[in-house]
Amino acid sequence: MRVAIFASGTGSNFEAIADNQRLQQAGLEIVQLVCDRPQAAVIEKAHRREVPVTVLAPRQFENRQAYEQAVVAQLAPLAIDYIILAGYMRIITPVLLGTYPQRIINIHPALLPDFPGIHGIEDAYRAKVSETGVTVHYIDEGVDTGPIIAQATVPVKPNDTLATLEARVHAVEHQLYPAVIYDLVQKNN
Ligand SMILES: Nc1nc2c(c(=O)[nH]1)N[C@@H](CN(C=O)c1ccc(C(=O)N[C@@H](CCC(=O)O)C(=O)O)cc1)CN2
Ligand SMILES: NCC(=O)N[C@@H]1O[C@H](COP(=O)([O-])[O-])[C@@H](O)[C@H]1O
Repeated sequence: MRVAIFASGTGSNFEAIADNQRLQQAGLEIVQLVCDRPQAAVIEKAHRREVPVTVLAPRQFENRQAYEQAVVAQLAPLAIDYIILAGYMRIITPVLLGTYPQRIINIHPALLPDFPGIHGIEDAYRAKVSETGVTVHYIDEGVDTGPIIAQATVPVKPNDTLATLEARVHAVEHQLYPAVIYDLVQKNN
């Protein structure tokens, strides 16, 4: 199964996917990293793993649609089966959704529909919930509203700091996302 991974930041989920031996043995091919931020740390992680990188800065385009048309043009010759969002911090428009219908997935660091948006862990922490979690879902035109594929819970401990909770959530992400992608590879092959 040929995938492009989209990321904007650190790239720990990219790493967890790219370094997963079970996924490699099952036939996952990461054929491109797409990044919207030229300075993102994920770019070096991709270079170290010899994953081809496309960096497109949205501000260089007239609008969202033109930006995504440029992304589609980059991916068109690659025969991509799925787009995997891994900390990609841009809203996906109907340009990509129409090109890859039901083929774009995302990981969110909360138990959707609770705590949507870009601060899911912090929002859960400040809400003082005893349990949060991680969600993998399909992308649709809404934000964090797409069909849920899988969820995993993460306990919030009384002595947690935001940093200790973030670390616990990320550790669960790095287990759940590869497991979900493994199931997609099995179905797709
Ligand atoms: N169509 C969809 N696109 C995306 C979804 C989705 O569910 N549907 N999930 C997001 C991930 N996400 C977290 O909830 C998210 C990411 C980014 C934004 C956002 O407002 N981004 C700004 C730009 C921010 C920046 O450049 O710093 C924007 O796009 O204008 C909201 C939610 C991924 N995409
Ligand atoms: N709403 C989407 C969202 O908040 N995504 C989150 O961004 C982080 C990216 O980390 P990474 O760059 O280390 O993979 C991850 O925690 C992911 O769940």
